[in-house]
Amino acid sequence: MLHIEKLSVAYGAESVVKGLDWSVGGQDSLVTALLGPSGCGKSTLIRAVAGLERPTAGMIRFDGTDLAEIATHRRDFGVVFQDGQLFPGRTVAANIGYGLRVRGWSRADIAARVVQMLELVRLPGVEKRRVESLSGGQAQRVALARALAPRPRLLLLDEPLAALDRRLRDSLAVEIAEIVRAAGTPTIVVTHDHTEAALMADSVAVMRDGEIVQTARPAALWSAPRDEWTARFLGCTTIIDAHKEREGLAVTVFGALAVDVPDAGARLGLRAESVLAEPATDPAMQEGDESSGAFGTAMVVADLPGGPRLRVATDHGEIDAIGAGAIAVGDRVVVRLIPDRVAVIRR
Ligand SMILES: Nc1ncnc2c1ncn2[C@@H]1O[C@H](COP(=O)(O)OP(=O)(O)OP(=O)(O)O)[C@@H](O)[C@H]1O
Repeated sequence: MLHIEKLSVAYGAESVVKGLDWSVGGQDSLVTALLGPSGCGKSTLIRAVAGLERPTAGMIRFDGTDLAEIATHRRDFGVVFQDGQLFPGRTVAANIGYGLRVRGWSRADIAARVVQMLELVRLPGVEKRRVESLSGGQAQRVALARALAPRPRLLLLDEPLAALDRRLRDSLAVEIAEIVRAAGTPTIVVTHDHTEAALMADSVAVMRDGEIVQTARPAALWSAPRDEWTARFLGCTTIIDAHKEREGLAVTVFGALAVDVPDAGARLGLRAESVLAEPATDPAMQEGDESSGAFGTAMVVADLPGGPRLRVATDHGEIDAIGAGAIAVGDRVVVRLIPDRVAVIRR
């Protein structure tokens, strides 16, 4: 278990990590994603955990031991950076075996471990390849094998997929999560990509401006972000008020919906996926009766692979929605909120 208390890290006079508290690696959470916008201090935090940056204040403990005086290589943490940082001019086997040689493993044990690691990362048989001849995805798997070979107590992955193209990223994200689960190694993966976080992690920590603002399982995070900033960072483009009508029913300017909000009400964060727009031909809903939705006009219709995506102008502002049925720009539509896809921000 990694426990961080009141941690600050500065470059010169400027603190980048600012009195941060964080606990990682409970029983039911092997992979934790560290998610935050560019420049919020994710890499700096990871580097401090790895021992590559010296904190200006606070404490980092692992399994109860204060790491302050423990040098990087004695922490037994594996680290993989964005570009893998394999040793050039050497073979795959030499790269994976490096950490084992410095730990004094025998040649035979190293060779066996290299074979085992290449099987784990699904690249069997490439021991003798020069690392320059590997594709980007293969190189990142070798970097992962190298980090896992000495059986680290904690694996730190800093944007390991950022240099790869989108299609490879999603498949490798799932694979890396499977690999570290198979190895049983507690892992922190830094990303600024929500999909990657959801594909890989059991829990997600959101970082903002040098602090952790919320840690939760992905589904809980999307459905109950802590505040408006977090909701917007997680993709909500519209935030509206919701009043409690009764237990399990809330009322908004876009109609009533089956969502539980506190007596004092809540704010709802809406993504396009939270709102359904249909042609305004529904006989059950007349203009003026807006209890179950709101009328609007389609301003933008984009045919995405997963279906139409709309921007709709309503009396309550513009709102993003997914479209059902044939809708063209200028058409009158009814928008309705999808209860299990809205984010509830408690006050
Ligand atoms: N070695 C350094 N010296 C001075 N400033 C630095 C150094 N490394 C990072 N910074 C600054 O610290 C801030 C946080 O950087 P950091 O790389 O930790 O953020 P990040 O959240 O990982 O960003 P990204 O997602 O863009 O990689 C940035 O403003 C950055 O410019």
